[in-house]
Amino acid sequence: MHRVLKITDDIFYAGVNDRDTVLFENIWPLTKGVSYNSYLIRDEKNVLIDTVKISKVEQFVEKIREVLGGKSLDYLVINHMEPDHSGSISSIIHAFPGVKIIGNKKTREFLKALYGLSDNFVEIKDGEELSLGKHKLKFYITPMVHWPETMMTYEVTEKILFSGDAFGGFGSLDGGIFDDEVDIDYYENEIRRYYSNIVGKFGPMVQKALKKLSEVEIKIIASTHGPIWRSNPQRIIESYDRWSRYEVEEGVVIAYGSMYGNTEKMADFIAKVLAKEGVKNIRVMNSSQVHESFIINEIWRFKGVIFGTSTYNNGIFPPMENLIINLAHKGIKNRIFGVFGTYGWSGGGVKGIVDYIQRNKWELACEPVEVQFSPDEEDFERLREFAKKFVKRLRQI
Ligand SMILES: Cc1cc2nc3c(=O)[nH]c(=O)nc-3n(C[C@H](O)[C@H](O)[C@H](O)COP(=O)(O)O)c2cc1C
Repeated sequence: MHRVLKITDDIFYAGVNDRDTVLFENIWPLTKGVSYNSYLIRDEKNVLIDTVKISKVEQFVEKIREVLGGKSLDYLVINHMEPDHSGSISSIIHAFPGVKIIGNKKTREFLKALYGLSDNFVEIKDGEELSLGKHKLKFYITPMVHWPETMMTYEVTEKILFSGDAFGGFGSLDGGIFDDEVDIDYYENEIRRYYSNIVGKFGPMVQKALKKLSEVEIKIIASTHGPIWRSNPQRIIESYDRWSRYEVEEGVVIAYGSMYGNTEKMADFIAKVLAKEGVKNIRVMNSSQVHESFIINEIWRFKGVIFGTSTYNNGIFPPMENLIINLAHKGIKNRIFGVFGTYGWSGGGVKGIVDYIQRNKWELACEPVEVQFSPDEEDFERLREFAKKFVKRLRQI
């Protein structure tokens, strides 16, 4: 076999890389591609777990044929119906006629509504098992991680968890597919970007799923995106646990929007004072340049969030407003917030952000600082006090 990698003796990686798509879900920038992972178990009954985005179906089917070597495909397990994993189901049915489709009640509904497919469907219940010969699968239904039909499939004999999108992230797999073969810090950062932007809203449901899985011994985690965790699966389970409990580290994200640099000056000054006060992790991020998903990723990590905006048409500078709206959608908790900004005549930018903070019941750590057009010496002194008060509160909680 030239193109297919083994996970264990009878379990194969049949996934593909996508380095063509610019925006995942047409929103999230893919700076280094993404992988759509699929797995094949060869036994008395051959099983495929999840498929790939339709644009990569040709090489996907070639890989499956290579592993099966003319044998039949008996089952296709669908852990998640999002089209980057379900898009090739029709092609698989066409290539391997008679294949039985395994999913839960919701999967059945979605399969019919998305693709008009209903034949050969086997509906499983939570905790149900399926023997393949040497291997045995057990299904865990994990709703809203991050769609209603999401489930995970546990291979009992070799203790492998096929986790769907959970524990997955951006980044193509360039050669190595295992956590011990790749730059895992890079991937973990991209897994947090994926988590915070796509799954993060469903923290309580992730906690439920983790509780359900705590009874299971997991040797390998095989997600639908990113590296396979075989040397240290506990690392990503612990990260998921922390992220879904909205746990934070000391650090401050200063996200700002500035047309002509005045608000930016204020952001840089605040950062300087924070550093003087001993804050090590400071991220100053320009909301016009940096996609919100990268800013939200950093906010997911750190305790302090400071928003800066110029006033634009009586309100918040639009890229900043977009960031704040999206952050609010994620149900972020356990942070403290600060606000600063500029205006020319009647203002509205700073007030607009304060309104969002109040509406979301986020904690405002100190009084906002607002400046007409450009900060002068007195304004910088106000900003110094602002930053010091912010750090004081940061260290209290
Ligand atoms: C296109 C545009 C629209 C603006 N709209 C308002 C406004 O509605 N109300 C206001 O008080 N100031 C308004 N201003 C003034 C800016 O808020 C002010 O110039 C500020 O210093 C800009 O900060 P910056 O250099 O960080 O972009 C506007 C400025 C521009 C360029």
